[in-house]
Amino acid sequence: MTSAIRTKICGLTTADGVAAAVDAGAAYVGFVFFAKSPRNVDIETARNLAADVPPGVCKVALVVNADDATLDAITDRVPLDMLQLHGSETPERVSEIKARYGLPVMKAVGIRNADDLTQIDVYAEVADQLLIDAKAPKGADLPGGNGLAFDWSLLSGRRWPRPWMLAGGLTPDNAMRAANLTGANQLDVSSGVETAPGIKDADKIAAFVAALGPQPPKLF
Ligand SMILES: O=C(O)c1ccccc1N[C@@H]1O[C@H](COP(=O)(O)O)[C@@H](O)[C@H]1O
Repeated sequence: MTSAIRTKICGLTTADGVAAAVDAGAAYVGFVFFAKSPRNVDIETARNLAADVPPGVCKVALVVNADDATLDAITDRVPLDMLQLHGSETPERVSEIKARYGLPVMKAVGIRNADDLTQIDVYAEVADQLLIDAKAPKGADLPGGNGLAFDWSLLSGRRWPRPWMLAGGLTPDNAMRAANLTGANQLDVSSGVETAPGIKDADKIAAFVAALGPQPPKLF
């Protein structure tokens, strides 16, 4: 039985959403900087939201194939604890971003079938943390945040030399089963705690975190 599972509530866009995540006991809060996303926030909004996050909760900026100018603008204005790279960033680009910004980097790896698992090993060489998510359907607008799960049994019994988080289609109802099946001790959720794309629900956030038991101390 998995216990002591950290949660990340991603795609927060309002002060109420941030408060709900913090009050529930989330270990991470995520802000999405991706124009096509219904959860996209501009830099000033993210700066204000981040200011409300107490110490001890990790503030994550999610970006998709962002260039240096974009990352410079975000990191200059928003107080952050981690960068989440959710595009097709190469291992070299991950290393470059780590060196340039001095922040821990979490790289998302999309999984559809067993062949995709090799990418986890590749990125474990360079990223501080991994986010193992469902691979988006071909032609999807968003590379994540689609509410889709993958076959969790693919991860069963696997271990990697880096901390990692499970994501993709998680909800208050399936979170504990997903953790038990995969061995994940960190879970990331976005659409599973919403009433509509981009609209977070405080009760669903509380239910998601509560489903996993007390939150352990933060890692980053
Ligand atoms: O949430 C988004 O809009 C998003 C946009 C672009 C890349 C990633 C995005 N979200 C991430 O995807 C995972 C899974 O989302 P879901 O729970 O299945 O909706 C989420 O945890 C975010 O980190």
